[in-house]
Amino acid sequence: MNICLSEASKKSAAPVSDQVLFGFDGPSGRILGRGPAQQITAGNAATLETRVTAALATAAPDKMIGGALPFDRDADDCLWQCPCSEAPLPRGIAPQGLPLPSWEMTAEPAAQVYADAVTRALGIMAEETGGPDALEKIVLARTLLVESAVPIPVEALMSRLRADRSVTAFRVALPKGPDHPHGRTLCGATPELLVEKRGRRVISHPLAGSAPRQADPVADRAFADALFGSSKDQREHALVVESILDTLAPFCRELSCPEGTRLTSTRSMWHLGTRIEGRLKDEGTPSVLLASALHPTPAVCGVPRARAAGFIKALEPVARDFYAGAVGWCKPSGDGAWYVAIRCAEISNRQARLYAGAGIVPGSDPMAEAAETGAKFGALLTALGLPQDAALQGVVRNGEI
Ligand SMILES: C=C(O[C@H]1C=CC=C(C(=O)O)[C@@H]1O)C(=O)O
Repeated sequence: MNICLSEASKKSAAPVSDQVLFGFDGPSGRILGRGPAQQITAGNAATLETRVTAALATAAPDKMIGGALPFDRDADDCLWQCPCSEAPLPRGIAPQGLPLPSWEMTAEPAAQVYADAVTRALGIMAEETGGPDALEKIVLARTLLVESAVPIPVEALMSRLRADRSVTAFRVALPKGPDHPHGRTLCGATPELLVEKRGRRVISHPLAGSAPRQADPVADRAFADALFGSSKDQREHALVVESILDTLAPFCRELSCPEGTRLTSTRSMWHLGTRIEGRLKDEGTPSVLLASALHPTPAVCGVPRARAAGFIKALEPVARDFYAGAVGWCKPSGDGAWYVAIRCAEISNRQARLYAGAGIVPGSDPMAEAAETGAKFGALLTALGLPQDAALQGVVRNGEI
């Protein structure tokens, strides 16, 4: 569906007054967008350029666009346009409210059901090997639903997530709806830069291939070395880098991976990462449109993209919504940064749904992939004050809720 500019502005929702609409706390500081804000008419990826062009054309110079693109390119995005401030990262003590005092956590699906889905995906790949459009990689995710006795404090969660200086802690306000009368916030600690644009300079830093961090430094190094030496993980990673290079190439006059593939880490995970750098042909290309062109990469979807997305819908029992989408911000000049929305949870009053996925390629071990998703929940579980080992169990409870 294509919509004209006047229609785009006509359908914009009523302004939102003083409220944080989006926030990013990362290695280069803090970006905060707060009301008064206008939600840009929600729509799918096919209509994004028209809507963003209309919004940027009428924007005051101090107003940014920020928010979230959903995993599904046909679903509605959530983008806000509002005054935005840049500042150093706040220091100091976390606000009160965490760890959660009483809670119940349910794995949806259970780890074994997830492992069964991985087995089915591996079966499809084995059957199709060598055929046209054969499935080469798929990223399968699962969720943990946390019910808390008290509202989950987003501000406190953000301050705990940003304690890991290797990630970008983020929050995006999602609109209220009949199913979400309290509104929702997508909140997480992403280690993965989808795309950053400054002037003509463009950077992407895809991650794929993972191992959990270990408390013992010798074991930790051994896990990292094994990850780097794993041909299965290197293959899983290379598919992401190839896809990003192919997508960015038409926008760029120079494009390269100057450092090759390296190990990178957060407090809870090791990853394979490749920094991609380019120079744009057109300095005015908005960062949000680069993000939309790239998204979803094989770090969260698969190869070939459309087939992997179809199998994800069939194999995952819980809709992804904004998990594995993109979150970020874009200035009127087009400069901005967009991150892959992983290591995150959708929070709605007393409920949080945590998401984690793992890339599956021939050679993947279903139970090891279930354990990997368990480790990837670690950042959010730690921040909420919930036990790590619960991620592999069915239902876990602490106190009365
Ligand atoms: C899909 C996720 O991670 C992606 C990013 C880094 C490593 C990944 C992996 O090794 O599977 C995933 O591609 C997630 O954390 O939910």
